[in-house]
Amino acid sequence: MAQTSPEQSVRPRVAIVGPGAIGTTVAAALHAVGRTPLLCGRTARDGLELSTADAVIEVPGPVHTDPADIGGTVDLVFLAVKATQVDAAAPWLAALCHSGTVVCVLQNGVEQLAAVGPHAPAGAVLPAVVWFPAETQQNGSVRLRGPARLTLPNLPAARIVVDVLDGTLCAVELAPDFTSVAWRKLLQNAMAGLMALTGRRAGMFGRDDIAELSLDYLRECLAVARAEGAVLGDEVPRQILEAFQAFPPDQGTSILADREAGRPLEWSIRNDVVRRRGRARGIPTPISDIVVPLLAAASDGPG
Ligand SMILES: NC(=O)C1=CN([C@@H]2O[C@H](COP(=O)(O)OP(=O)(O)OC[C@H]3O[C@@H](n4cnc5c(N)ncnc54)[C@H](OP(=O)(O)O)[C@@H]3O)[C@@H](O)[C@H]2O)C=CC1
Ligand SMILES: CC(C)(CO)C(=O)C(=O)O
Repeated sequence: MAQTSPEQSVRPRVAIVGPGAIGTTVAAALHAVGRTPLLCGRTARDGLELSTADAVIEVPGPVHTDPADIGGTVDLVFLAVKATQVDAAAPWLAALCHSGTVVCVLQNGVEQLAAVGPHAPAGAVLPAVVWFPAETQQNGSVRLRGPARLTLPNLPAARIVVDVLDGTLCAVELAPDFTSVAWRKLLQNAMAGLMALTGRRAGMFGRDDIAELSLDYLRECLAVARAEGAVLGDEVPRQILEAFQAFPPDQGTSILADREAGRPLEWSIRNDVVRRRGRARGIPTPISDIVVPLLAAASDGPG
């Protein structure tokens, strides 16, 4: 009879739901150390491919497309569909979760608990801040354009994520003040929305007029973030702008990739959230009041 090592017998079962740019990165990180996850997607594929600066990692499939086919629950789900795709992906969570499953949400925004919570076991949803840029290429391969890194709230549910990603190319940090970290990342994403409006990559932040607009927009977002409890200094807007100015000029952002592909945009969770929360707190958001309808119309039409 085959012997099972102690590590194998306790190894958590892991699934990736949404094997796109971010899902492929995490799947490849796991596969590279022998922890190949179950792949659950919308488009059937034989496998996934990630290119890093040092290596090409091929993750064997299949990418399952029917929740009825997976034959059992898992202990950890990485949910990496777009925020606009959560409801459509809910049948995966119903099929994959047992009462103790942790659902780690690899999405931008600050509203993951409200969006995913209704589809997951009570207390299971763990938001993550995803710091790395990953871009899907024409041939379906994903290009990782920076060090893979996640920040999670310092909660007991985060332990399984830390353990599963330990020793992989994807670093995990735990934040005692996750609210501040999540809002800081949201400020980046709000500003990156300007790229979807212009159809330009990071090089556009080298223009003086765009830099000035970006700083004004970031300061508006910062006021709302602080009202929501984020502890962020006055230096943050300039730091974010300078980080984008230091990116390779051809570096994109996931909302620009969606715009270029004619897909719905995550305008609600990345930009409108500032306007909504600002209104609720009586904070003026004049730049959001212009940016948001433009993004919404670019995303959803009509016309
Ligand atoms: N890309 C990046 O650099 C970064 C992205 N993020 C955030 O991460 C999240 C994921 O983004 P990203 O990886 O870029 O998105 P992608 O569009 O690349 O990936 C989404 C994946 O989900 C799949 N999918 C869609 N609907 C379903 C469904 N019903 N069931 C299962 N799978 C489904 C898509 O399939 P199909 O192939 O059929 O479209 C695709 O494989 C977003 O919130 C984004 O804002 C955060 C930081 C950086
Ligand atoms: C990579 C980064 C930080 C750029 O805004 C991002 O979050 C995204 O592309 O969605």
